[in-house]
Amino acid sequence: MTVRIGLIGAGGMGRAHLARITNELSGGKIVAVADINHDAAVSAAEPYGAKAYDTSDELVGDPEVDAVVIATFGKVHAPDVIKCIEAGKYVLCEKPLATTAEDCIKIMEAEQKAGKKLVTVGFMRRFDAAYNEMKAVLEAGENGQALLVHNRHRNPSVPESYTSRMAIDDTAIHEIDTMRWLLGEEIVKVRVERPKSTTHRFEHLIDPVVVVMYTESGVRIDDEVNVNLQWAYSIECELVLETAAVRLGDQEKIHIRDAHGNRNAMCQSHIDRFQGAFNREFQEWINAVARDEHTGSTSWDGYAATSVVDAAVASLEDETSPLVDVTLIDKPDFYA
Ligand SMILES: NC(=O)C1=CN([C@@H]2O[C@H](COP(=O)(O)OP(=O)(O)OC[C@H]3O[C@@H](n4cnc5c(N)ncnc54)[C@H](O)[C@@H]3O)[C@@H](O)[C@H]2O)C=CC1
Ligand SMILES: O=C1[C@@H](O)[C@H](O)[C@@H](O)[C@H](O)[C@H]1O
Repeated sequence: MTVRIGLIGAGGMGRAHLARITNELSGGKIVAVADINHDAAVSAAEPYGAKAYDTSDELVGDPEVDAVVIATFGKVHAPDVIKCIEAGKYVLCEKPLATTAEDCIKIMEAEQKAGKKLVTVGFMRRFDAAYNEMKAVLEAGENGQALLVHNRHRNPSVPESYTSRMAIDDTAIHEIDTMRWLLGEEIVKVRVERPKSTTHRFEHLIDPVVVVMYTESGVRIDDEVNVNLQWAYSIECELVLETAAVRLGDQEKIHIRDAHGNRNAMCQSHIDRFQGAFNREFQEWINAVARDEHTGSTSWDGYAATSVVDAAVASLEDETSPLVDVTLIDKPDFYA
């Protein structure tokens, strides 16, 4: 079966997903694109011979759309995710699932009412080869328990529209989800520290920040979010076990040794660094939809991550950087 896919949100990420589904993956076909910007919908749809819509209502209601990808701004995800659930269509929603815990709860309620898991959140690092190897070392248990995790999430630059809150809900949310997935437990406390700021930021921005988190069992996680680095898109992670330290390999790039040194090229964007992970994420999703099955992260994962974001933002907004408790509702059996 070919899965007929509709995309809502034809910006940078949405267009990258259209290209991967058409050129790199199998089993999916782009049949419709919707964007509030009419020209964006038309120009994105045209190369694929897909229909262009001005509204998500038209796209979700189209009987020729089997499943939906949402790549609009985070704060408008929730109503469209709920529309897809009510139409009984699988939906892969880019991170964050929603920008408030309340909206995530509404999504979980709609999904439980539908009686079927239909929502996958675009936490693509769960499909990154190196993170999976790291998780396998932890789960093999030969080096004892996890004690600490050190993360660095560095971007070359961000636009003026990027706010200090986005350092948490747009950027650190990747580590928040990846750490929950890697360690298999919830994050219960979080603090955001503000070191000296870089001169390369826009004046309104707090950058870098360091997010410090603790899990239920007491693993301490730190995450340097540093988004005006100038020189690379660089993701680092070191998992400290009792008798080993496991690090992600550097950048998935070749290594060159010559008169200038011993080095590898640096990635410049999320698409560059995580191309393999995005492809695996989307291929698994298309395959699962064809079998009428859910795959990947759930609405609960989206909710839990957004709840950590809420606590982190409360800490960020208080100059004393307090350690804030993460408040979660009881996990519904539906997501067990
Ligand atoms: N997984 C990852 O590493 C990344 C994920 N993202 C996520 O992808 C999503 C999109 O980000 P970008 O493509 O960078 O944004 P963008 O600004 O390039 O594109 C967003 C598009 O959505 C459209 N749009 C906004 N509201 C809409 C609505 N209600 N209905 C229909 N269209 C609407 C806009 O007109 C625009 O064309 C965000 O959730 C972002 O967090 C973005 C970059 C990397
Ligand atoms: O998701 C992403 C962006 O939205 C975000 O703005 C960047 O900071 C992240 O590195 C990227 O992976």
